[in-house]
Amino acid sequence: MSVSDRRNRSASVDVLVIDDEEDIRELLELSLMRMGLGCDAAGTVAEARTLLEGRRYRLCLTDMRLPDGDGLELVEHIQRQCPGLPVAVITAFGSIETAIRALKVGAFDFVTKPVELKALRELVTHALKLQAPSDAAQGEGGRKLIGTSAALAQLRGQVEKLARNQAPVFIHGESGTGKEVIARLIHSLGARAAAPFVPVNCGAISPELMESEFFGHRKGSFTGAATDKEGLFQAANGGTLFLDEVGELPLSMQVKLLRAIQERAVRPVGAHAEESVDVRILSASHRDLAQLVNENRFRQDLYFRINVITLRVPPLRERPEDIPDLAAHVLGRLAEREGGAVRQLSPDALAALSGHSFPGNVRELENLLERACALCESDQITAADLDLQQCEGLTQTGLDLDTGEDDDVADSDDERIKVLRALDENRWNRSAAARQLGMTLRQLRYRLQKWGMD
Ligand SMILES: Nc1ncnc2c1ncn2[C@@H]1O[C@H](COP(=O)(O)OP(=O)(O)OP(=O)(O)O)[C@@H](O)[C@H]1O
Repeated sequence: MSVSDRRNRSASVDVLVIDDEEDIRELLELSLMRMGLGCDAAGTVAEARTLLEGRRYRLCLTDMRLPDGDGLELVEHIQRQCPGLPVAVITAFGSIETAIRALKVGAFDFVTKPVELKALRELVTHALKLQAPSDAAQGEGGRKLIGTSAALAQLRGQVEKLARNQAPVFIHGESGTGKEVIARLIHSLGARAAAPFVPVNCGAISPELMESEFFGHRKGSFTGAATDKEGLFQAANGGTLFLDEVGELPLSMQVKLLRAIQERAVRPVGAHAEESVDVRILSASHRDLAQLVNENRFRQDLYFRINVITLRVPPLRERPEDIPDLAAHVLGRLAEREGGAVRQLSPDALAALSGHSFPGNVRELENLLERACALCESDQITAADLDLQQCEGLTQTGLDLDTGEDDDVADSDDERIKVLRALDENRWNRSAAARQLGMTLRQLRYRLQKWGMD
């Protein structure tokens, strides 16, 4: 039976395939039909445009080099004319720069030639799971990223767009600004929503265990490896791996990570063979990765690979108009957790919050409100209950929140008090305390060791 006969028998036409080589076109069509999908095919940009006018597809798969234009042009055309239609590009083997350019202009994903059936299947499966943009807009993207500032509105739009493709995204912002919230949203609004979102704090894993944590290990591969264990990549298979504080990765691990991302495969410690993994990589840091690259502390090749798209999350002090909504959201959540009425902020409390610099950003706002709720006996929180002067004092005399472990940090009592207070407030959960202090777990551990408290 010819391809066109099979095509005519398909109940619906889901995919538009564009390639000027007839053999490749037919191969792709056959592979897609075996997945139960109907296809249209075009050999040029002009033919593709005509077909796109006449029908609504669920996925478009285009070669990069076409006789009358290129795949990038089609990606841009589709963004404008058929928003919501995922378009994936087929790139020549080894031309990763082209694939990255396509992702930057809005391609959903890419596959390399010769197209492997497995990679094609994964791509198609993810693409067909995407919601229509209007559904997505009313979903979590609209609900969970609280704030009415122009900056947040722009971020929300970017998140919704990025949820619809597979590009690696680097989220840059100070500690507590909501980088993980954003990563979770990109995942939960996208095609991988039903699969796991696996967050990992790269600064919190000890360097000796890193390879096993990321890639898993086989029983007996090292002392303490009592059973086979899957790694974070395998746990995130089909979903998203969120590399938080990615700037903390040691250089030796950066090489291995780059290889895993490039090959889409990992080799557990002690195993002979690689296992293929299908994972979207999102990453975040409060550090300037480009500067780390300049200082030879971060590999440039990994930087380009994970930083296809950068999202900047502004600190809360740059968007004080978000404070009332965020505060109301936090107070609502606290009331739900503790029971009782939702507490309100008095006008003087709101004014005090709007004038506060929030070095710990939204996390600091949450902690402030939680403390105020615990201390305040009425339904209204006043400026006095917030006790912001004390907080300002602490941040002025406290740590340089951005210091590395090698920095010459004043070993002052103030610093120790601040760390102890954070540990106490977080029930000695060191990760949570480190987050509150705006430092990495490694930096916190370093200080505790220095003070003989680890
Ligand atoms: N726009 C927002 N809407 C709702 N909650 C937010 C928002 N931004 C931050 N938060 C809340 O603030 C807290 C800190 O957010 P999150 O953990 O995402 O920050 P982060 O930038 O990843 O911090 P870190 O760099 O320390 O890991 C979380 O409890 C989160 O729910």
